[in-house]
Amino acid sequence: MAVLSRRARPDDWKPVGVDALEANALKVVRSTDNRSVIAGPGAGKTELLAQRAAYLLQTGTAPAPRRILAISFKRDAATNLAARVRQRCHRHHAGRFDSLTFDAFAKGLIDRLGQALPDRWRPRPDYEVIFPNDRDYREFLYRQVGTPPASVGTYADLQGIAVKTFERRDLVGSPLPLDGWSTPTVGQWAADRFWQTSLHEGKRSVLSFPMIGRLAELLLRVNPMARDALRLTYSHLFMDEFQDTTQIQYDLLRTIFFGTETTITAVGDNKQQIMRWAMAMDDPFVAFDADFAGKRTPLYNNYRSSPELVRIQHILAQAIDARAVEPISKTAVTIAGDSCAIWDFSTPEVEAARLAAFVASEMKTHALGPRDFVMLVRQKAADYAAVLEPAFNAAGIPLRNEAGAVGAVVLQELLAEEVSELAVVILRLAMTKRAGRYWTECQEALATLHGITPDDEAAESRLAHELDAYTLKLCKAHPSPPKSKAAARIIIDDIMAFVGKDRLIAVHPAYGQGGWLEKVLDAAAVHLSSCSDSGGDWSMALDAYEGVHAIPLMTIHKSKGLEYHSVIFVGLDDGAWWSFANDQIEATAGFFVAFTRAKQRVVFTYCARRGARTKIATLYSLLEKAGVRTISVT
Ligand SMILES: Nc1ncnc2c1ncn2[C@@H]1O[C@H](COP(=O)(O)OP(=O)(O)OP(=O)(O)O)[C@@H](O)[C@H]1O
Repeated sequence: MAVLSRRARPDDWKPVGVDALEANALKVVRSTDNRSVIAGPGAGKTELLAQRAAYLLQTGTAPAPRRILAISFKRDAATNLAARVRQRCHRHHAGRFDSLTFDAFAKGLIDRLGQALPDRWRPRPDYEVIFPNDRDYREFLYRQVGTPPASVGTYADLQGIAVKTFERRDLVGSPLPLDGWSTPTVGQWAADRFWQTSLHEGKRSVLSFPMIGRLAELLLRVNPMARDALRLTYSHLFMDEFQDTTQIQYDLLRTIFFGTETTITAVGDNKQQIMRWAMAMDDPFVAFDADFAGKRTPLYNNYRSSPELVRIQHILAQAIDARAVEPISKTAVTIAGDSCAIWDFSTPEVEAARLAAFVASEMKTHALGPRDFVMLVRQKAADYAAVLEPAFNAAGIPLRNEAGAVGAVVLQELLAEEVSELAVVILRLAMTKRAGRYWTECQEALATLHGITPDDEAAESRLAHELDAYTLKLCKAHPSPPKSKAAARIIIDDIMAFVGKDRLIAVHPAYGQGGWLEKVLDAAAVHLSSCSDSGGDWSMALDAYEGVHAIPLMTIHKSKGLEYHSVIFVGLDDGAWWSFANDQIEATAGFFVAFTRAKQRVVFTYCARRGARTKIATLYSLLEKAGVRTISVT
């Protein structure tokens, strides 16, 4: 892909890496006002952000030294967007693009500036991140909190607080009052007890990400200098998957950017809103348009899926939003047979064997790799993996549960961690043949960590020498992959010593706090040693580490933003969708997300042994309405 290193004039600028953008997308790319882009799956919303970054950086519309801040919801989405910008822009330009998750952004603020919070809200610097659930809140409300003062309420009032809504309503429901609640309700009193216990009463402070978000908002509200520094730093803000924004995140953005010159582009799809359980706002686009005078700009194309899949998608889309407009598919169909079908299996074992044989034959017919497929499940991926894995292994295609835990980290997250990515790319350069392409990646990552600017040629060449010498030494010391976790840890630590932990922490503050770096390094060592088990060479071990030859198995939530040639959704039954009736819209949105990951084919599987299909009859009737056939496989 041609990368523009020089400045382009706005009129001469052309999209990079794609033939063309649809008219509205191009308008947003060049826009100078706040925009809200609501468009369906595969419309190129993330691509639009990457193109807009290229436009702003290459034309100088986002002038140096100001930067662009892009906020995504998932680690891999943030990494993916940054990679798209790096592919399209010279390092000189891409270096001014910060792509972060919301949690990382808020946590970075607290890690850097949290000690400027007033006493009552100030966490200790070594605070720990916690993930409390309903059980923890129940324990707190019913056992730990004590009795409220008479002026606040009675013990019975306290018992009236619903465990399920305590977090979203009371604990983090609204911006934190600087001096505490002056005349608290019983809910606010309990919330304050939770805050004060978490911040001040243990050996270390303990905070959840929603709490960190609220503290970050307070921090910037009471420190105008810190807030103004952010306003000055960022000339442009991008928000991906904006439909999933929580009130906490929205309030933080509003505190920083309301009424400022920073130009905001928010993209998303209301039909893919599947985070309401995690406190997503009902309609953040409406709030955004009102507060920031966002100009709605729809997109009409679908660049991902074949016309037949887009036709079926539209029937599902209308069930979520009757006003949905049918997109125009820009992708040709390349497969024979049904684009979508429901396969009805006699047993899960038959299902596993048939799916493995199907994938193996499809790989041959269409010259596809394992990562062109995804096995999606609604939940409990490990249970499905236990049955599917042996059958896929027998067919010679390893299956990998991306939601599985490696040490204290989820595999999919480990792979998106900077230290894990850096270790892999350095190992590839040092240990494998024809590794030239990894050299630039290593050099760029290290230059960023060393703070070397692209025009400092002397420093770049010094770094290049150091990198060459180090990779030679590493290769000599470890000619074959590690045989144990301890041996893997020695290698990982050696790489960390070369990279410099302090440098890493300076650039990625999350690693300096709460033992996170140690957890990631430990997980990397566990994973590297298990990937070296087969006794193969370094190339095989690193391929296994990255899952290059394995079919990913994941939940719908983890598949957001991703795309595959074929999607196999295992278990379209009441068992998997047991809570369907509780929030039919969100469950249908989940179904929609799963369906829309596919470029060419979607297969749903059903097996009576796992459950009936009465509770989710609406999903089946939508598929029936779209003409999707059910095929019995015994
Ligand atoms: N203008 C374009 N021309 C060709 N291909 C494009 C264009 N825009 C996007 N694509 C491709 O279409 C696919 C979908 O794009 P993208 O992931 O940006 O969509 P999205 O709207 O963010 O989707 P979703 O909401 O489903 O995650 C990607 O493979 C992308 O590279």
